[in-house]
Order: sequence, then C-alpha cells, then structure tokens
Amino acid sequence: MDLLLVEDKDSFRRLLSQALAGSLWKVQAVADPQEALRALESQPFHVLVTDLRLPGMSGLELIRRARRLHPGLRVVLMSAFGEPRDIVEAMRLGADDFLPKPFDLDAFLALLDRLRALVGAPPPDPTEPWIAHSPAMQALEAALRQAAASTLPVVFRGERGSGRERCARRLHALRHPAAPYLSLPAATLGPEGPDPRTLQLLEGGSLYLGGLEHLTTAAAGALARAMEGEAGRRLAWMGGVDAEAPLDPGIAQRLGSLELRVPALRERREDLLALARLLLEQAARREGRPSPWLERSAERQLLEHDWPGNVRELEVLVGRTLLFAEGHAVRRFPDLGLGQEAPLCLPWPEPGPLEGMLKAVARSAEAQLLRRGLAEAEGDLPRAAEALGLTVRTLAQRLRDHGIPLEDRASSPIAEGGSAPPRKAP
Ligand SMILES: Nc1ncnc2c1ncn2[C@@H]1O[C@H](COP(=O)(O)OP(=O)(O)OP(=O)(O)O)[C@@H](O)[C@H]1O
Repeated sequence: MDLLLVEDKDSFRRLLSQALAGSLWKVQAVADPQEALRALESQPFHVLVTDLRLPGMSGLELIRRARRLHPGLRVVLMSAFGEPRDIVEAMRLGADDFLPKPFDLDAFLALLDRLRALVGAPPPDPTEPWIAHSPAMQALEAALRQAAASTLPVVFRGERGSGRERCARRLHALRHPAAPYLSLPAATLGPEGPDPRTLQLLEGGSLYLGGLEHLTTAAAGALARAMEGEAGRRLAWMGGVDAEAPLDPGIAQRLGSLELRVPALRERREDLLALARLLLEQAARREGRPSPWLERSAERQLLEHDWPGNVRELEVLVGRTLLFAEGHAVRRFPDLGLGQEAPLCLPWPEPGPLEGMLKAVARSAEAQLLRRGLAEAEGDLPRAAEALGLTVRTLAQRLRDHGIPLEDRASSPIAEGGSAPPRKAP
C-alpha cells in the first residue's frame, strides 16, 4: 500500500520512514509540498501523512489539493502547533486523524494499521439506499436491528439475487458503520481457509462469505478453525446461502446461530417500483445520463412479472433497457423475461486502428461471456469455472479484472459500458 509522507524536518522524516521499512507500506517521503503534489499527480496513493507547517504551503492546503486529485485518499495531519481550528479544518477537509507532536512510534503504527484496514476493506457507503417498504422487508429490518445489538454470526438465507449481501451491508452499517467490511465468495476459499492477514485487517469489522453452499469440506473445516482463532473472534461473521441448500454441519454450528430469511422479490411487490426506480437512477448515473422515468405501462409490466432472478434480474433488465432507451421515459421493457434469448449487445469501440478496435470488442465480449457463464451455472462459481474451462481462482480473477462483482450472477448478459455511446452491434 502506497503512503506519501510529507515532513520537512529531515531527521523526523527519516525516523518515520525507517519505522515503516519492511512493513506493508511502500513509502515515498518528501520534504516539499510541491514535490508531494507532483507525486500525487503522477500516481495514486492510499494514505497521505503530512505535517501542518511546511515551506511554501500549509499542510491544510496540501490536503485540500490532494483530496481534489484523489477523493478516496486517507489523510493524517501531524503538528506540534495544532490549533483547534486547524484540527477542525483538517477534519472538514476529510482528514482521518490528527497526531499531535511529539507522538510515540507505537501510536503512529497503530493509526496506520487502522487506516490499512479501511483502505483494504472500506466500510460500505453509509448513504447506500435501502428499500424496505413491504411487510416482509419490514419484518427483516426489525430482525436486523435486533441482530445489530450483538456480534453474533448471521446467515442470510434466500434465493439468488434476492439481496442477501445487501442485507449483510445493512447489518454492518447498523452495527459499526465505520468499521472495515469485506465480502468474499466462499467458493474462493481453499483448504487453508481465509488468509490470517485478512482476518487481522478486519479486526472490529465484518466478513461476509457469499455462497456458503459452495464451501468444500476442507475449506469448511479451516473456516471453522479460523472463526475460533484469536483474529476470528475479533470480527463479525456473516454468510449467504441458497434458499434450499443444506449448510455444512460444522459451519451451521458456528456461523448459523442466527439465520435470517431474505424474502424473494415476488414476496415484496410493494418494494418493486421503488427498487426499479433506484436501479434505473443508479444505472443512468453510471452511464452519465439523466435518469428516465417509468411510464405506467412499464410499471404494470414489472408488477406482472414473477422475478425468478429477484432484484439482480431487475437490475440487469433495467441496465439493458437504459442502453436502448430513447427520450426521457421508459414505456416498456421489450425483453422482460427473455433471459438468455436477449441479443448479445456490444458497445462500439473508440474509432481507431482495426487491431485496437478488435481488442476492445473482444474484451467486451469476454465480459459478457463470463456473465453468461455465471448465469448459466445459476451463480454456481465452481460449475461456471468448469464449464468455461477455468479454475475457480482464474475465473474469480477474470471477473475482478472486468470489474464484475464476484457475487454478480446476472440472469442474462448486459453490455459493458464504454466511453463511446453503446449501440447495438449490427
Ligand atoms: N432492500 C434493498 N434495497 C436496495 N437495494 C437492494 C435491496 N435488496 C437488494 N438490492 C440490490 O439488489 C442487487 C442484488 O443484491 P445482492 O447482491 O445483495 O444479492 P444476493 O442475494 O447476494 O445475490 P447473489 O449472491 O446471487 O449475487 C444489488 O445491487 C443490491 O444492492
């Protein structure tokens, strides 16, 4: 992880750099804020640690400019002269902490450990919308609030695409919104179980394991041991499992002390239109275009469908419809229920030499084939990997390369967004 240290006092800069030598931090240490800005312009950093008083520019000004370049940057301000108003200003600019000088190295290292967790496993966005108008979701919300009072492990049981991981994020936000959070597909766990460094990173936060039905017996045993280990006891465990799938007995004993059922979308029709509008708005934002509204005819169509693929199916449908929507309204969903019959849609590549365009088209096609492979295997990662002739890890890696969430088990392919306006391939 990359850390930029800005401190004009040579001896102190050397001391801090030496303290981090051999750690996970790759440190670039500079004395001059202008040099720091040049470094920030040329590469992203995870963390900026800066002194308040610097030659030619204050640490606060540096923070302001650095966050403009990298809004997700984590920031620590250090100073021997920290006036309360400087500290308040630093916090307003998004600094994560203030270290009054002199500080001992242990405090510095402990603070960086905390930031490392937030960088590696950032807490979910606290403003992420949560739709729960229907009686079934109201009951689930009440259960989540009860569960939030403890750190008991929780298993979310439901149909694929129903929102099990969304419920895990909701529970995390109710329990400890600022703590680290990580979601992993259970199928990617090998016989050695979860990486102990990951568990340490997550201390005080949550780990969600999706698709518990895919755990191998060896991975289940290692997972059970990890949950009981020192690091495992310091985090909240959550898992997602298919509606009907049995749980490995060892895992059921440890992880399944509280099992919450996530209702299928057809059991919460009161939420359907709110979800559709939300997903449409999110897809439009991603595409950088205004969000169209849903006409009555389109709403009726949504209400009449049975949603075997749940919210995930709705998300894919809405995204695909948006690609071809003209004007400010969606009148109908032409391929609702078509599933795999929907045509393969590829965004046009940027005009240029043929070789380059072919590469871009092949990459878009690969993304869609990966999505379809997952959908055809009904979200079963190992089965999809086998059908595609890949190992589970390679498949997970390729999905990650394409920015496809590992838990994305869309029921039908959707065109990848490109910088050129997407159009249907002739
Ligand atoms: N109550 C809700 N409010 C807002 N968005 C929701 C809600 N439930 C689900 N979603 C959205 O629906 C999509 C699918 O949810 P999620 O990924 O949690 O499903 P899942 O059951 O874990 O599915 P799978 O494991 O098959 O991917 C996500 O984009 C999620 O944010």
